[in-house]
This record gives sequence, C-alpha cells and structure tokens, in this order.
Amino acid sequence: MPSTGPDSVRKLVRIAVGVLRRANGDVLIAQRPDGKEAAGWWEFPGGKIEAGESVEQALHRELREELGIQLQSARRLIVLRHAYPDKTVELDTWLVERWQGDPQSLEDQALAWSSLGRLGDYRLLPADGPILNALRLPSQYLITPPDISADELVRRLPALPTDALLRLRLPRLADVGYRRLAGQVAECWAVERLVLDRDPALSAALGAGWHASEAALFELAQRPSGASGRMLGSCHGAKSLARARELGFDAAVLGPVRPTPSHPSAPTLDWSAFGALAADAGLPVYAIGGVGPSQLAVAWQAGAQGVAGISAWFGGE
Ligand SMILES: Nc1nc2c([nH]c(=O)n2[C@@H]2O[C@H](COP(=O)(O)OP(=O)(O)OP(=O)(O)O)[C@@H](O)[C@H]2O)c(=O)[nH]1
Ligand SMILES: [Mg+2]
Repeated sequence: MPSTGPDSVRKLVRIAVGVLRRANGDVLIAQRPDGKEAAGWWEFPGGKIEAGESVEQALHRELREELGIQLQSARRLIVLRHAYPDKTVELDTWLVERWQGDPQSLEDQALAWSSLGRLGDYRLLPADGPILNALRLPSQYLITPPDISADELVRRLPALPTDALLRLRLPRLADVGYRRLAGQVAECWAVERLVLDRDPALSAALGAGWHASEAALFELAQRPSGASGRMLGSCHGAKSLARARELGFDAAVLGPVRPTPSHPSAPTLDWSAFGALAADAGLPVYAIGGVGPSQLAVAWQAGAQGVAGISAWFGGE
C-alpha cells in the first residue's frame, strides 16, 4: 500500500538503535522473532523511545533488555526517517564500541556477528540502507586546496589521516593533468577512499569514487553507471539532498555550517539546522564550512557522518 498523507499527520515513532561493533569491524544484527511485526527481518538491536526518556536512556535500556549488556560508551552514527505504509520511523542510530557482558538473545531473536561486506546476505529491514552506508564511510572527507601541485600533494599524503576520503578538487587543472595526477595519487592512497570530480568514466577506470557538484545533481538523469566507488554530492539545502538521495548517492556534503576564511559573510546553517536537514536526508551527510577534526564530536552529535573541508587538513584556503 502506498503511504498516505504527509509525514506531519502520520505517526512518527522514534527508535533508539545500537550498532555494536567489535574491534575486527564485525557488527551485531538480530532477527525479529515470530509474533513481532516484521518477523524474520534482520535489524540492529533497539526499540521505541518511551515518553520522558532521552535517546541515550532508551539505548541503554533496549540493549540491556534485548541483549543483557551494559553500554559503556556510544556516539551517534546517523539519524534517519523512513516511511513505512502505516507509520514513519525515526531511527536514531548509535555506534557502540564499548559494552560490558556478552550479548545474549533475551527476546527469542537470532543473533549474528557479520562483517560489513557480508551484511548484504541478510534481509535487513528496508529502512536500514543508509545505516550500512554510514558504517562503510569514514568520518573525515578531505578536499585538496585548489592549486596544489601533484608533487606537493604526494609529499603531504603520508601526514593525512589514512582512514579518510580524499577528493581531488583541482578546478584549474586541465583534464590531461588531472588524469595524470589522479593516477599518481591512486598509487599511494587507497583507491576506495579516493574521490574524483571529472568524467565519471575516469572514476570508473580507477575504481575511485565520484563527487557531483550541486548543479550536476540536477543535470544527471541517473546515478552514473560503471563507477564502483562512492558517489557523493554537494548540497546546500533540502532540495539537493532529496536529489542526491533520489539518485542513489552514498552520501552528501552539506554546508556551510560555520563561516569560512574564503566566504566570511556567506549565510551559514547552524548545527541545529544542519541536524534537521540531515535527519530528513535519508543518506549520510558530512558537514562542511569552517569545520575540521576538532568539531567531529559536535558534528556527530548533530547527526553528521563527519566533517569535510580543506583548510583544517591542508591549512590556508
Ligand atoms: N530496532 C530496530 N528497529 C528498526 C530498524 N529498522 C527499522 O525499520 N526498524 C523499525 O523500528 C521499529 C522498532 O520497534 P520495535 O518493535 O523493535 O520496538 P521495541 O523494541 O520497543 O519492541 P516492542 O515491539 O516490544 O515495543 C519497528 O517498526 C522496526 O520495523 C533497526 O535496524 N533496528
Ligand atoms: Mg526492538
């Protein structure tokens, strides 16, 4: 059945969801038992936030009730809304890497530890796609200064955080030079974390990701085919976020959240406006504009995938 009515008049059910992740990267999933709605589907442990409860309290309680564990620390991974035929759920999803006790099945649910690569073998609830993308993407998205030379960039690579996406944004470099530089960088930077922004065929040929400008999001008829890497798009508001989602992109970049040296008086989103847009985006969203690793905790709290930018990692602008 198609969903009826706008979200504002439909029931919104807020859920606290915990993704338990072990040191080897495996995550815990649970199969909804017979008798519950959506029986047989796999999900991340969690449940409804009760009246008067904070999301953190609900998360503690649900993990204790469903798994018998004591949560020790968690950080927000993604907030996402999904419309089912009868209700809209808001999955306030947290990454949990420290807990006490061994997870046990206390509600007749089957439990499984799975690598991210094998999660596709399980029939996960339809709302959970963006959670998988959030788990697969790093929390920092580095963008090159516009005029950095190939030599300078290669020299600086070892000092950059290795678990980060790196976008080669060199608007003044001709395609031939760009292609050569991309090839050079691909030899010393993991290609699955490399993002290019020229012809999608170049990304496809190297196995790298692709970044679309906000204008390109509206020019594209569909997600570029052939490219196996991550697809990210630049967004400034709800319309372009919806477009990135519609195209099946893996993540978006949204901002500016704070003034930047190059655009000191440009209008900014504050963190709460960012959080509201990200929760409705339906895909992981990086915060950009005057942010760096020191804002990571604030960005996570606002529901961001992480932080993106140039100056915090490369200096200047
Ligand atoms: N826990 C959890 N719920 C999810 C996920 N994805 C998703 O769509 N949901 C939806 O969110 C809702 C969670 O409610 P629940 O039934 O688990 O709530 P609960 O633990 O408080 O149990 P209850 O049925 O005893 O009240 C369900 O409608 C479920 O389909 C997920 O990954 N984890
Ligand atoms: Mg539950």
